[in-house]
Amino acid sequence: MAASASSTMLLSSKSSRASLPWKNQVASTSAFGISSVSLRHRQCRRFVVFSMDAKPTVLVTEKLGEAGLKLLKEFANVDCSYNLSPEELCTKISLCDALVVRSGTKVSREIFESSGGRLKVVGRAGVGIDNVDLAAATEHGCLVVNAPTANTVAAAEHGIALLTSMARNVAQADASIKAGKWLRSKYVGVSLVGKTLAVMGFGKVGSEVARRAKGLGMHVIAHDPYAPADRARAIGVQLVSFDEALASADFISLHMPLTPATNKILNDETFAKMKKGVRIVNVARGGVIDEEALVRALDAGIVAQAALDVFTEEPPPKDSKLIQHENVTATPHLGASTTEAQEGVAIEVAEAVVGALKGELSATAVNAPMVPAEVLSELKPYVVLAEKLGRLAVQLVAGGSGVKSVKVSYGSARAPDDLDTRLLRAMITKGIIEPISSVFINLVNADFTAKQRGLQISEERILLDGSPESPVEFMQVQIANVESKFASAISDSGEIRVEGRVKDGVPHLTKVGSFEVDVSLEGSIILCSQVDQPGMIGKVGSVLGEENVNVSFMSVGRIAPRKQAVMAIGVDEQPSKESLKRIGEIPAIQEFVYLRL
Ligand SMILES: NC(=O)c1ccc[n+]([C@@H]2O[C@H](COP(=O)([O-])OP(=O)(O)OC[C@H]3O[C@@H](n4cnc5c(N)ncnc54)[C@H](O)[C@@H]3O)[C@@H](O)[C@H]2O)c1
Ligand SMILES: O=C(O)[C@H](O)COP(=O)(O)O
Repeated sequence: MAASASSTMLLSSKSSRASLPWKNQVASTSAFGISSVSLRHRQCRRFVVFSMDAKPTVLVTEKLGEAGLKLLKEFANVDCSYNLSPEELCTKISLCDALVVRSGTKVSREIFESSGGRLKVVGRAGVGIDNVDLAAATEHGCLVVNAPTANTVAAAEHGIALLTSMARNVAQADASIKAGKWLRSKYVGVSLVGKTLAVMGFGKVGSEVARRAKGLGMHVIAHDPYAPADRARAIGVQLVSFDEALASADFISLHMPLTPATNKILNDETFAKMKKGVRIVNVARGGVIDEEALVRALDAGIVAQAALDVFTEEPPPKDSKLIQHENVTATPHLGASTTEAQEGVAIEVAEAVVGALKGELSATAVNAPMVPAEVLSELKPYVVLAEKLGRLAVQLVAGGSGVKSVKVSYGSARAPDDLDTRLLRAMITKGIIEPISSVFINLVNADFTAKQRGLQISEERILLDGSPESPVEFMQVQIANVESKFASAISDSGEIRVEGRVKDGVPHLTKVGSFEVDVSLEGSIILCSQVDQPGMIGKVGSVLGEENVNVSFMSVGRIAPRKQAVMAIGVDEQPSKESLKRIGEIPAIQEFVYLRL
């Protein structure tokens, strides 16, 4: 069922950016199983295929810049519904192909479950994806894309704004003057020049903050276990250990993501390691600070001041001791809120969402491999070959065998680190699993689904001599420990084996078991095994001809003249059961199998 349904898919006729130009191939699939003109939704083994002019639906749950909305509207029906309750969102989501959010929408597991498989892309108009349940997204084959670069400068500028305004009590002094007071001695500040700033998390925002702080004459150190030292050196920043950063900083600015490792990384214990009178800026995520411990540290004078843009709970409770603390400056998660950044993230996320809906791979995918456009373009026919080999191999397995172990071999003259096989492996997995289950497989959930089904896919590189011009000379899919409904597909070493190559851009089946054949992987294939003798091609051909089934390719592979042979016949139309039965009844034919691509 899955095989035939996928062959009804039409592919994108447009390609842009990181587009996979795998267009106009009716019997093929896009990386995300969806296209600009035809979307397939799998729900309990049912498919809805939109008509040519049907548009996908994109739900936007938080304010998005106009330019991004415009891009979305050119391609999709856009439903801007703000302030939805979780229940309302769960109800709406089953009618949506994509969801665009900022940090204010919790994209929980329930949302993916409620979508019934229709939701294919979540676009986060910003960096942090801690409000999206990534594991649930991946399990449901839903791509998550973000806008990782467009608000970097805005966040860094806000960090610097908080740093400088905190040091000079700008917010407190402003409030007091508006209250009719003139408190010049109360609001004496501290200078920044010559002070040590520890940037915790030396990524995009952290390094921009560091650059700016150096311009203010600060001595900048950074802690980031994953940042390359040469990048830090290039900005004139020294990478130090976590404890060293805490011990030597006059100011600490937080710029790491919220992860299990960074959750409450600033707590009673770590505050105790800081210089007395340290000042803290947080434009990362509220959860990286234990907020109750921060209140204690402020009360104890360990932390002289804190400037916070983000909170564990947003919005924070009105009576929050932290927000009300006189030494705290707070802003309502405004780091990314500049006109420029909002237009930027809106465009960045809209392009990624539209691209993904068209079946393109995204350069900002969070839960799928990011494959550069040139690589995608080169791999295009191999991706098709990979899926078809997987599809053929699994159809050769005899019922009840249970596929558990698949080995994929890539024969290539390319250096091992010059061939990215993640996409090929995902498509082989798709080819193997889809014909035998109701699961919709794409690049996002291929590895997860294989693991969940106990399907072990191992890969092997066979280094070939010769020109590394094409990425893969041949690809082999072997399924071990199973019986085959077509015994000739079993190789000398006992596995079902199919091998293919790309010839002039077209995927070909070139080996079945130990038999060399050559048939283009289009339409469907009939494999017959017989004793090599004259007239066999004619006999099968005439059965098919009588039914007006067009033969696209025919090829015979044999071990030796007049010995065992395998005939591979490509057909454009599906032969009737009656014709297949007649082929099976041709006396010399020992076994045959009809395989859908
Ligand atoms: N307030 C806002 O509106 C706003 C705007 C943009 C970004 N942010 C937040 O700022 C943070 C940084 O964003 P970015 O774009 O720079 O991300 P990024 O991925 O470029 O940088 C994050 C850095 O943190 C480092 N890191 C990870 N674990 C760490 C740890 N345990 N200790 C120290 N460093 C660690 C990573 O190696 C990486 O270099 C994110 O939490 C993001 O959500 C907030
Ligand atoms: O992670 C981010 O990009 C920032 O926190 C911005 O979040 P926002 O889009 O909700 O302003």
